[in-house]
Amino acid sequence: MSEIRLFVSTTEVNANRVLDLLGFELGEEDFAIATTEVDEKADIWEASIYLMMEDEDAVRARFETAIAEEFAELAIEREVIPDIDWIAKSLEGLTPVRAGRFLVHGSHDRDKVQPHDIAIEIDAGQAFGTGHHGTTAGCLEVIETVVRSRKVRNALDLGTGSGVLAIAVRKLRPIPVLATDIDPIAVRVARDNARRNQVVDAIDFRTAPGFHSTAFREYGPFDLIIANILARPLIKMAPQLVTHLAPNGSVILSGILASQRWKVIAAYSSQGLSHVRTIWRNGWVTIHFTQGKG
Ligand SMILES: C[S@@+](CC[C@H](N)C(=O)[O-])C[C@H]1O[C@@H](n2cnc3c(N)ncnc32)[C@H](O)[C@@H]1O
Repeated sequence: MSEIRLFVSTTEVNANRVLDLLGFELGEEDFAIATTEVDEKADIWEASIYLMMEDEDAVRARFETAIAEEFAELAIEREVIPDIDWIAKSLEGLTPVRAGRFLVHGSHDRDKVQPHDIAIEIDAGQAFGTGHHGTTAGCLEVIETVVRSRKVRNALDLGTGSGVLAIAVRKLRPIPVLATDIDPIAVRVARDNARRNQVVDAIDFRTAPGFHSTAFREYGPFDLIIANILARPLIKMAPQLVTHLAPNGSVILSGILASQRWKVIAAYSSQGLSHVRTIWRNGWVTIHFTQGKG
């Protein structure tokens, strides 16, 4: 079975934006995603995703969905490529990411950790969340502020992916954390990552779609709820999410494109939450709300 590349040709700025959109849509599943300069003077770049030919129809459809809103005019092209281990290649390129005092790094970069860093070791794999995406980095930044400045006695990480955010909370404070994901593979990966970061005993990882599990009642209500999913499901789950929030609790939401932020703010404001802060990273926003007065 041959490997192929699906790509769009555009400017450098747009290629980076497409990369972000692809990163979000396809997460860190088994696909390498990259931008490449084709012609520096003419500002021609390509944003590509590498996949096996058998996955082409499904991936092409998700590629189209990812860019439909902002780049409907870009045609998705295709190239059959020679045998190269693109996953290994994409791992080689992963550099450590800083967000506040957190340093999220792969096992190959342990020597980059400085004494004042709060290090989180995550290798790119089958679950989203190496810290490279603007939404993960945004959440890490806000988590640090919230956990340091407010009374946080327990936390929920909904849509945990690699477990990076749950691990971050635990590294800041020794409190119980519930981490859930709709995807059982992500839950397994997240548990492995927590073990590697020596916080596995303190985090309960569960497979659950949305709030469909008894675990939420078991552990809740929560002083902190973090959900990096997507704007649409976040808007839909607003009433339910708020019922699991403790008085004066905080909510950190991400996976929201800048253009979608007002709808999310409206949905949560109508549930009685106050908007505290919105931070931007690569076109994505992370929003902090509190119950009661910010
Ligand atoms: C963008 S990733 C975020 C991963 C990680 N929390 C981070 O910030 O990097 C979203 C994760 O949410 C999960 N997810 C999507 N919809 C969900 C739902 N309705 N309930 C639970 N998890 C969900 C996905 O499987 C995925 O692992």
